Parts: sequence; structure tokens; C-alpha cells
Amino acid sequence: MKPNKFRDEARVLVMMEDDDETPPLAIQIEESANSSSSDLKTSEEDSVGVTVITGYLGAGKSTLVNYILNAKHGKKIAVILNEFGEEIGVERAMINEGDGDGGAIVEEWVELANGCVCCTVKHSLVQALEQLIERKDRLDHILLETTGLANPAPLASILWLDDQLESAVKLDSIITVVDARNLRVQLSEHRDSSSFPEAFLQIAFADVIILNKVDLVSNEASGPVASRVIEELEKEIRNINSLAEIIHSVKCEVNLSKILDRKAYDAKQLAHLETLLKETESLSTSNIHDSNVRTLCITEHRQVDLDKVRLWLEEILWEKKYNMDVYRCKGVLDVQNSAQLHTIQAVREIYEIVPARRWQEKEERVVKIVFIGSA
Ligand SMILES: Nc1nc2c(ncn2[C@@H]2O[C@H](COP(=O)(O)OP(=O)(O)OP(=O)(O)O)[C@@H](O)[C@H]2O)c(=O)[nH]1
Repeated sequence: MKPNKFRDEARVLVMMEDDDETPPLAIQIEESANSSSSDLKTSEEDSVGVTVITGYLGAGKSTLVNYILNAKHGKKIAVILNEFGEEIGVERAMINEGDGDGGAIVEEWVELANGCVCCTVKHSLVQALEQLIERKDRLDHILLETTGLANPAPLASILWLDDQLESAVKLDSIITVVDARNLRVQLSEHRDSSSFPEAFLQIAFADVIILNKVDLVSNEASGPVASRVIEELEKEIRNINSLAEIIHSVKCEVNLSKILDRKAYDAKQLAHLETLLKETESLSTSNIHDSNVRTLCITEHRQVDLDKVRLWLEEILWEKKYNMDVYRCKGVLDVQNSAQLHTIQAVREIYEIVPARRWQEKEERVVKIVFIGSA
């Protein structure tokens, strides 16, 4: 069995999806004395990154996939089109042959069992990923395009921590494409309806948000007015999720280094996390958006007891003690009796706290935790 970074580095706490109402399963695994850092490195390098592409109907998800497949990156990229719904039983996988020149796109059909969001989709998704990895000797990356109404939560949980997949694939990031012209309407429609707010969830779970179709905003308004509209949209997005990087685009033509190999779930990749946490400085619990999906930020300048943090986090994530349903949480901790900066990551009920690097001598030590969820 390949070493699993979660097993080897951290106490692992796993809770099943809400949907199956299975009691939480808590496993404590001590740091392994046998695992060398080179083992871990090899396993991480071997695993194929999965980028989940989500976004509202018509926002530009397929445009982004096509742009990535046809760009000159020399990578061999597989795409899984994931149709979530009771009716849908077939998912399609395309593989870019990656000859360094964009490459031919080969379409393949992967037959999968019927599935609805939860266990069956989990099973078929895991199968699809396994099939892709088995069949191709060299696969650099996988794109998983979801349908416009998909809630990315189950996907994020499955991909982030799945025993079946072990270290064969790893969740790289969740990219949400939003339509700059229609976002306002889409959000307010959901605000006024009792339907499940996928548009909010897609933004809440994103690591990167592509604010697409900015050309349509510019076509409709003069320069300064269009800039103000875009600024307002950004503000609206930040109020829901202050941790995502926002990139503007026309036809999803974005700098690929911003969206591929992001390693948003890798506890050792601190650069993005630290920048994003810094930018979240100005937001506080008083910054309440009129939607019920929001970002809350807690900052402390004292060391914390790791066991107490775990208990507190479990109360929040599992028992919903403070009436917040947390979708995503990221943060850094200054832990008592430790010279290491620890990172926190959570996706719904699953969380991980990992020592990431040594605090530097003159660095200001801080505890900063950002929650994105609904209250
Ligand atoms: N003007 C303009 N049109 C765009 C842009 N990006 C995408 N489109 C168009 O918007 C339409 C929808 O784009 P898709 O990529 O199919 O969107 P999608 O999110 O995959 O759509 P669904 O799969 O139906 O949810 C297409 O006609 C695109 O050509 C953009 O930046 N500007």
C-alpha cells in the first residue's frame, strides 16, 4: 500500500457524508516513525491532480475545458464529464494526447453505473478515476467538469480523502466559473427561492473563481461603469468566499499556471494559503452579507492547545454548535509547545491539522482561521 499523506502525517478524522447518516468514524493514527519524507514525496509526485470545474448553467465550464485541452502546456489531460442526477448513467471521458502542441483530443466513453449524488456517484466516480489511471501510462492531470446544478460538496469530500483512491489521485483545486453578466440575477434568484443554493455553494467551495464573460459587461456599460460593476461583483463574491482567488476572463482564457497544479489541498503548499489569509485580514464576523452563505474570520495572537482546538472544531463541524454549517475552513495555528506552524483545512465534516513548517525567528505568530459556510 502506498503511503497516504493523511495517515502518515496527521491525526485523521473521517466522517461520512450527511446523506448516508452514518455515525462519524473517528480514527486516530499516530505519526509514523517508519515513513520517510522521501516516501511521501514519491507518493505525492506519483499522484495525478484532479481539478474540479464547477459553475452555474452556461457560465463557461465547457469553454474552460476546451481552452485547457487546446492550450500549449504539453500535459496529457483527461476530462471526466460528471452528470449528477438520478437519470444519468454514463459519464464521458476525453483525453488530450498531449503532444506538446495542444494535441488531439481522443474521446472515450467510460461506462458507469447509474448514480445520484452520494454513495453511487462516489462509487462511479472512484471507478472512473481508477479506470483512467489504469489505462493510461502517462496522465498528468484530470479535469472533472460537473453539471451546472451540481453541488460540489460531495465531490470535494470524496476526492480530498478517499481510501479507495489512496494516493493515485489528489484533489488539486475547485475552480468555479461565474458569468459576470448574470451572476447577480443567479444569486438573487436563489436568495428569494427555497431551492438549494447551488450558485452560492459553487462559490463557497471554490479555490479559484473565474469571473468570465467580462466582455459582456464592458459591451453594456462605459469603461468606468463597467469597472464599477465588476468591482461590485467581486465584492459580492468575496463576501461569500474571501479565500478564493478571483480571475477575470473572456472565454475563460486564463493563465493556466493559476488554475492547474494549484495544490490547494496540500498542507505543505503554504504560499497561496498565507497570501489568502493575509488578504482576509480586513474581514471580520461583523461583515455579514445578506445571503446566508458567508466568510467568518477569527484571529488570535496567542498560542493554542491543539487538543482543545480539535474539540472546538469538532463541535463546530460535527455538532454545528454555533449554528454554522461549515463548507470550507482554512487556517494557520500557533500551537503550544511546538515550533511548527500548523495548518487547518476542512471540507464539510472532514478536517486535517498538519504541522507545515517552522515558524521563522522574527515572524509574527498568529492563529487565524477562516470559515466559509451558512448560518
Ligand atoms: N460573450 C462571451 N460568451 C462566452 C464567454 N465564455 C463562454 N461564452 C459562451 O457562453 C455559452 C455557454 O458556454 P459553455 O462553455 O457552454 O458554458 P457551460 O457552463 O459549459 O454550460 P452548461 O454545460 O450548459 O452548464 C457558449 O455559447 C459560449 O461560447 C465569454 O467570456 N464571453
